[in-house]
Amino acid sequence: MAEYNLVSECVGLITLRNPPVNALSAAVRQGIVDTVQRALSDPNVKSVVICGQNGIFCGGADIKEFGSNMTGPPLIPMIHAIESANKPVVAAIEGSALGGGLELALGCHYRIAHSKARLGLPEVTLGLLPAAGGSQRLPRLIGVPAALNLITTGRHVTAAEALQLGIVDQVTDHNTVDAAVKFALSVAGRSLGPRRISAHPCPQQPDLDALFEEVMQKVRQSARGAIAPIACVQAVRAAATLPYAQGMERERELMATLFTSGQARALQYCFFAERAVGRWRMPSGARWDTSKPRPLHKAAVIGLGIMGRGITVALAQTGLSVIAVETQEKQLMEAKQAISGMLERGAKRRGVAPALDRVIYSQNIQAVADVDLVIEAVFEDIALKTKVFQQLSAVCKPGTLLCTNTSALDVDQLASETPNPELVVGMHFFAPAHVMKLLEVVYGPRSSPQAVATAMQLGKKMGKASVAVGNCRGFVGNRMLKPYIEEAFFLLEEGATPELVDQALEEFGFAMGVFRMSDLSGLDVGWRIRKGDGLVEPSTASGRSTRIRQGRRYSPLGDLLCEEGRFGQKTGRGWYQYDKPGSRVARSDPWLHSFLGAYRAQHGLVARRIDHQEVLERCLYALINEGFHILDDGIAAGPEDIDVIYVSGYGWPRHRGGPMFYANMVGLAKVLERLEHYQQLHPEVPHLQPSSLLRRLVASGSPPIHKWGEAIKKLHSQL
Ligand SMILES: CC/C=C\CC(=O)SCCNC(=O)CCNC(=O)[C@H](O)C(C)(C)COP(=O)(O)OP(=O)(O)OC[C@H]1O[C@@H](n2cnc3c(N)ncnc32)[C@H](O)[C@@H]1OP(=O)(O)O
Repeated sequence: MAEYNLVSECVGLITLRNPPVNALSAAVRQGIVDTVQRALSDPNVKSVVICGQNGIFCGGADIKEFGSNMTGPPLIPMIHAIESANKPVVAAIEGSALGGGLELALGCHYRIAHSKARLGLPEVTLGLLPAAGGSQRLPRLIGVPAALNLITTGRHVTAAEALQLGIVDQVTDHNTVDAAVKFALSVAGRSLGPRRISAHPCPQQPDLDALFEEVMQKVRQSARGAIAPIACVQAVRAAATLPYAQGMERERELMATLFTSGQARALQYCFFAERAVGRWRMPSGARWDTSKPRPLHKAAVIGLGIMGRGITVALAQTGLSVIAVETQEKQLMEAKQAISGMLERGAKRRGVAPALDRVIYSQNIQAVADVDLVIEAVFEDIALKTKVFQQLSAVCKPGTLLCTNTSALDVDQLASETPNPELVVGMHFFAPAHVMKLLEVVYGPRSSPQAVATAMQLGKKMGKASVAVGNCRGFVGNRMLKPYIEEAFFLLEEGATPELVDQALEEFGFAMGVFRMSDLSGLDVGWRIRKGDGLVEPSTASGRSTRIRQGRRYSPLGDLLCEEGRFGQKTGRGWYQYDKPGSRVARSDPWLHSFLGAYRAQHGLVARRIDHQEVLERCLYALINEGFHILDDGIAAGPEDIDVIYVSGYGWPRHRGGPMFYANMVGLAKVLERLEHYQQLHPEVPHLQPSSLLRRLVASGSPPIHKWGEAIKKLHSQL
């Protein structure tokens, strides 16, 4: 796990070997302890170089070990032994030096990095802090403000930035290990005192208290209830104010609280879930590892509204040539200007040249004849989309993949309108499409594994969390959102206010409560869908019967707001009021409160006191219950798929792991009991009726989330 070689006659070369990222497992730590000892006790060895195999230094502690009893030598004494060595130790950093990997490098006396390397302390993203001395050494090396930034955000820096900050001593474009060995030879015999970071005082910082107060305030605001970023600030404060040994003690105490926290478990679950969704599988048995994606060189986007523009930018930024088609001349000109602006801003941010010439604009659909993949992004109307698909089938070369960007329409129906339904998949982007991290890749029963593999690979290249899901109304994300929003409406009827519901959800950790979110996305979107479903009726009717539609409880509150022209932020009025149309600061609206009072009076409803607990249970458990239906229907392959969708695209707090992980944490029996309780109170609300999968999981002893897959399979096979 750590290989030892003598090179250049007097340099001990230690190579970490633990693919794929040389994580510091117990065996690797043991290997480092043994090989360092060997190098230090060999009189022929004048200096030591530590590197990692396969072009990666070290991806940090082995996260998989965190859930079990840790064995093997602990990291802290191992790093101390390196720092206090009487021979220079040089870290040769290729690929990544992250978390414990960077902490190991900080224990070395010198650090040489390849120009393409990335360094960082991302522990905060796993609900932890850099507790192998990182929170104490980094501020001593680069100063408190820069260390606070890196440790509280967990961001990775380039080798160039690491050099500028003083984290590394040299950057090379050539072979890093050769450069490090040469360097190690050049520093052999030099005094090592000044190179031991733990012995440095923290660089002086004027107004330390004010700085920490300001940072703590910012961190609390952005953490949305996450505890690790706060502990990170406290640990760096210890580095700035205490001697090293006491700072280490504080680091240990803070880590002890984080390490066993539910938040750390949730965040580490998210880390693995994001990787697990890449290993997609379809009910047909097709899988990621047996389905080869088609090579893509040229793509097209049809329809350059808001979504089409974002998709064009996302495609161009992956390096593809894009034909962007819009039949309306004025719209095309506006889109060209908007897309160029987005590409220029994106390129400036990333320090690269804008890919303007990768996009060719056309008013003519014939221009897409030789592309490999088309993403249709026209208005959400099945007749229009069907027409476009028929045109595309006639125009495109054989084998072109036809993708529809839709949030709700039936992908199978569209596929059935084409001569080659196996080439059709849905790609549900989220606005703005070049920014939002989530992509639902929707397959139908006839989508070919190759079409799914190609869309999934394209999503990955676009930097998106891509999740393959089956075709159904709303797919996964919006299907689960429906009961969540409906429960929020019912709570308003029963006595809650938008402010109360949103506050409960935001305190839970959502980026935005349901009503602020609806105002942002536009109330007319849901109104149009409900009209299409025949649910919207004239507003004059009153009484209970008007609130039962299609055999179930229905709240017309959203429709009534739309009838008043209150579509949310864009009209300056919705569930809240705004200073002007398009403004973003939501303010409580007295009109809305009188409107709710009048509505309750009209329908004979008596407002009662509703607390945060009820808001959370009704909204979240209704959403989770739909998640169980989705798993039972085979629309999502596993709970990780649902959780990645909710964390990446719906503002679910990452430190709560996603809705299905949250249900697992709360306890499936408790979720079932509360759903049964609310269902008894509201028998006319079908989405409160516990899913049969939830019941079966509880009956089979509530297995932990990583065992649900087995349980679902077993339960299905017993049917
Ligand atoms: C006392 C505590 C001391 C220290 C605390 C820590 O060090 S916590 C760990 C801190 N490190 C990180 O957070 C880094 C996590 N890894 C990454 O960011 C990326 O994996 C990395 C290293 C940039 C490589 O990215 P790439 O896209 O090339 O690969 P991918 O992410 O798909 O990972 C490949 C497989 O490796 C597994 N893996 C990655 N890092 C770790 C790790 N630290 N421990 C265990 N396993 C790790 C990852 O899960 C992938 O495997 P898979 O089977 O596909 O899930």
